[in-house]
Amino acid sequence: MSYHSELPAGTTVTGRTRGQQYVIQRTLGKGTNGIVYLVDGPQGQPYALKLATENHDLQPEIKLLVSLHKHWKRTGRNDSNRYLYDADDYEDEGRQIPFYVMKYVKGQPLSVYLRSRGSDKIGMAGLGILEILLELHESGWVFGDLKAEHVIITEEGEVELIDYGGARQQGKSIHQFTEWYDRHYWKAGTRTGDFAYDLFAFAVICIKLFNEPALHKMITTRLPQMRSEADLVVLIDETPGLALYSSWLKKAVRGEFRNSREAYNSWKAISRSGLPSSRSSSDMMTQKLKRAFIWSLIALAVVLYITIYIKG
Ligand SMILES: Nc1ncnc2c1ncn2[C@@H]1O[C@H](COP(=O)(O)OP(=O)(O)OP(=O)(O)O)[C@@H](O)[C@H]1O
Repeated sequence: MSYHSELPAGTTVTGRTRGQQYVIQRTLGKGTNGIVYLVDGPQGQPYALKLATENHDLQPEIKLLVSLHKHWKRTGRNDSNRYLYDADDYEDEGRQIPFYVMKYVKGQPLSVYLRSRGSDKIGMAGLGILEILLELHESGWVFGDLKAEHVIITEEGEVELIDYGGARQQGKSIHQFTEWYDRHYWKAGTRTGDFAYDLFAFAVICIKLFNEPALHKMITTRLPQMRSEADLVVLIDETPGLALYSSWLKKAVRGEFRNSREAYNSWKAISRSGLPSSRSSSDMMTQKLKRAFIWSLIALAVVLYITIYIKG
């Protein structure tokens, strides 16, 4: 087998050190450093297995997933296998090819889901994404390579992220990113991993889902040195489908949230009430002022009436 060619269905991948066996069902997709297969695990359960391709080192990704897995286990989570179930080498024609095995996420990419179920489902989907991010951030991690293609909606309607290979501990430099979603690319901040890095990428996901042509045009026509977060703010304002979340999205691209919990709660409030957070409070203020104005007019009318007709 050439390192580049896909393994055919039915191939058994046996781990050199641990001896676990996985039978390949089909290819799920190709990434920059490996091919991801749907496999049957030791007890016949489905898993996703990523096998390195030639000249690509999967070890840093595996190392990272091992530490994320350990961290998750220490915190007593029973779904720590979602990142990593096994990691080993596959021996083929005298070569040792690294692979790792993770939870198989079955479902639709977010873009397909919104097309079929309606764009207003972004409220629910966004909340699911922000909940996963909140959990990661509160345990000191950053997802890193957050993009639309990494968001899957399962058949049960749950949100899952795939490709934790870009995750970093907070404060470490992001090493795997996709330009459009990268804060530094937009000159909106550094590439140092913090919660705001992921929130920025989430905002770009929303813009891309609702106005990809305009985002694409902005990227291809703007000189790199002229690029800025203000461009994204313009796109948010120009996209009617994002009106409800516009104030939230602007805060995310400007890095104005104090933490992920604030961002999560704010998104939740908007999606549940159907009112933009800033507008709902300013609307309430306007209503109160209107009411106060009307009552003072009535009071004035009463005073004038008494003065002119009763006393006079
Ligand atoms: N756990 C999983 N469950 C189901 N499908 C998966 C899973 N992980 C990856 N895939 C599929 O395999 C494809 C390749 O995944 P991979 O993470 O290697 O690369 P990528 O994120 O698409 O690209 P890159 O590595 O360049 O960022 C994904 O686009 C997805 O379709």
